[in-house]
Amino acid sequence: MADTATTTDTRVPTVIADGVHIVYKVHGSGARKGGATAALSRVFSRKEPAGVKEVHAVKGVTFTAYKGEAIGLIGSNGSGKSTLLAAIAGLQPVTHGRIYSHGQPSLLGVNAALMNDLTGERNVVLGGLAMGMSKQQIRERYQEIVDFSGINERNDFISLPMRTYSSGMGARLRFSIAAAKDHDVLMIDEALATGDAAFQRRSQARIEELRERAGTVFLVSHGINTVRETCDRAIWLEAGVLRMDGPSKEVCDAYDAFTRR
Ligand SMILES: Nc1ncnc2c1ncn2[C@@H]1O[C@H](COP(=O)(O)OP(=O)(O)OP(=O)(O)O)[C@@H](O)[C@H]1O
Repeated sequence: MADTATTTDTRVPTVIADGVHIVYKVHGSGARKGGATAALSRVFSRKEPAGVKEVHAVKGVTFTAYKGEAIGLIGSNGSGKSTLLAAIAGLQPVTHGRIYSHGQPSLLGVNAALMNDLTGERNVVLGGLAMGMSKQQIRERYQEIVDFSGINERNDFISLPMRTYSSGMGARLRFSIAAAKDHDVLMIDEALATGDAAFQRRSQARIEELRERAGTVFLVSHGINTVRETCDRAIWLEAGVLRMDGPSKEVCDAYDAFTRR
């Protein structure tokens, strides 16, 4: 077991992943012949359509996350980090195993699915409502969200449609909206990597507050330094398998050594 709990543990678990496997089925992956004759012969032979491939993205992952923890998820491209977060948020079915969670986990970037044709202003309201905030709460926090995002630092961008924003600006606004609410479990996928240095500092401070006030923060990042600075614990996935789970410094050092090989 990759669990850090001890028998005398008084910490409150927020997310438990128990032997989680996630398999994607990819249809039309191109392995079959596309001709009409081939299709007919498949009908007559009653064979399963060829070209359905399986991608085993997460392989038997087990861990317990506790209230007050900020956990960094690290690993090479395609190692299953985003898939695991989507499953914790309930957006991706688990093929085997189970995930238990306390409260409603929010996945930043999907839950705050904003509309490109609407202004930043309208999106702040939309995102707030989508997270369950009341209109009154949104009104109270509106200025704070806009200021935090820094969207209006150079121009009145908040009154322009989001499609006019750079990807970094969009990510900053999404983070700011999500961070305006206290979450039981907040999952952030790469949002910090896109902001500039000043925004990253503000985000780190905000994550710290969220962690103190609410439950657990998960952060997926390729920036090992972001994980070192923001998280106290790190989980390293490699090819879908949990390689290491522990204090972020130790796990990041091991991952660093692995990537330098
Ligand atoms: N919708 C999908 N359908 C099929 N396979 C998928 C799908 N999404 C992801 N995968 C596959 O699942 C595996 C894990 O992908 P995932 O995006 O979870 O990894 P990741 O660690 O978040 O990657 P990255 O660091 O590049 O963002 C990869 O092999 C990927 O190709």
